[in-house]
Amino acid sequence: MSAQNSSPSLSLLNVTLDYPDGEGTITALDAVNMNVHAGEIISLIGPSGSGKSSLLAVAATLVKPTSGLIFIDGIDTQGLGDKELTALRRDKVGIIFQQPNLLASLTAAEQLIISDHLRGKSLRAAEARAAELLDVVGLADCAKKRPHQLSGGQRQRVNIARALMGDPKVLLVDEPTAALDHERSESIVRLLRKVTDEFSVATVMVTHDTEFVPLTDAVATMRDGVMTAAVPAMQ
Ligand SMILES: Nc1ncnc2c1ncn2[C@@H]1O[C@H](COP(=O)(O)OP(=O)(O)OP(=O)(O)O)[C@@H](O)[C@H]1O
Repeated sequence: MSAQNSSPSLSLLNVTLDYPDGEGTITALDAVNMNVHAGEIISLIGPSGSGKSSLLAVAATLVKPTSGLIFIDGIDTQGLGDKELTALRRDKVGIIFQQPNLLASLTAAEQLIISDHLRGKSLRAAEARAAELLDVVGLADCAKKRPHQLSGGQRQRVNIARALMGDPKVLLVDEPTAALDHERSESIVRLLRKVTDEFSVATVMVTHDTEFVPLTDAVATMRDGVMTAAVPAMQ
């Protein structure tokens, strides 16, 4: 089944986000519409201050939009309270920031296991899932290494594996290659492509590396809070 035949895993309908700014407001998102389907990865580009991070924040339900609707896996998030939103994020959304933010004292496997354990899964199930995901991201040999024993690219791979632990429907990725050299950047975007396909997740990746856009399905551009429709990336 092609991704577009299913209903979107992430949907933003007419989403506007205003921030207070002195006497007035700044419109960080201006009537943004976006649909991302399972197995689809969309690049989000645009100049600094154009609203990319704001879009990820509202899509992650970390920031409430001023108006408009956000659906995650078909669930209308508008009427949900804080507790329900926390549960929705935990169960449906994976977030990957530029900096991996790994815990210095934990091994790669433990970084993953602790996140699943916090979800109430059994230790044994968490260990099995962690081993599976470390293998998927090419780090089966590094399960016992701590962050300082890993390269920047390897740390970002742990970060990606950790975001997948809860089997999310939506993956929101903010500048995953900002701290990496060219070769490692490309391998990280290829990995995001792979896990998007393999786990049927709907992925939005903010990036300044337009070079890697062809590895994704479509590219949307932000400018002054306005999004151009996502157009297919050149293959
Ligand atoms: N918490 C906030 N309070 C007030 N204004 C904000 C806040 N966060 C963002 N803005 C403003 O909203 C607009 C969009 O910012 P945003 O960070 O979403 O852009 P961006 O495209 O992610 O930029 P960058 O590439 O530099 O991260 C900017 O004008 C910014 O100054």
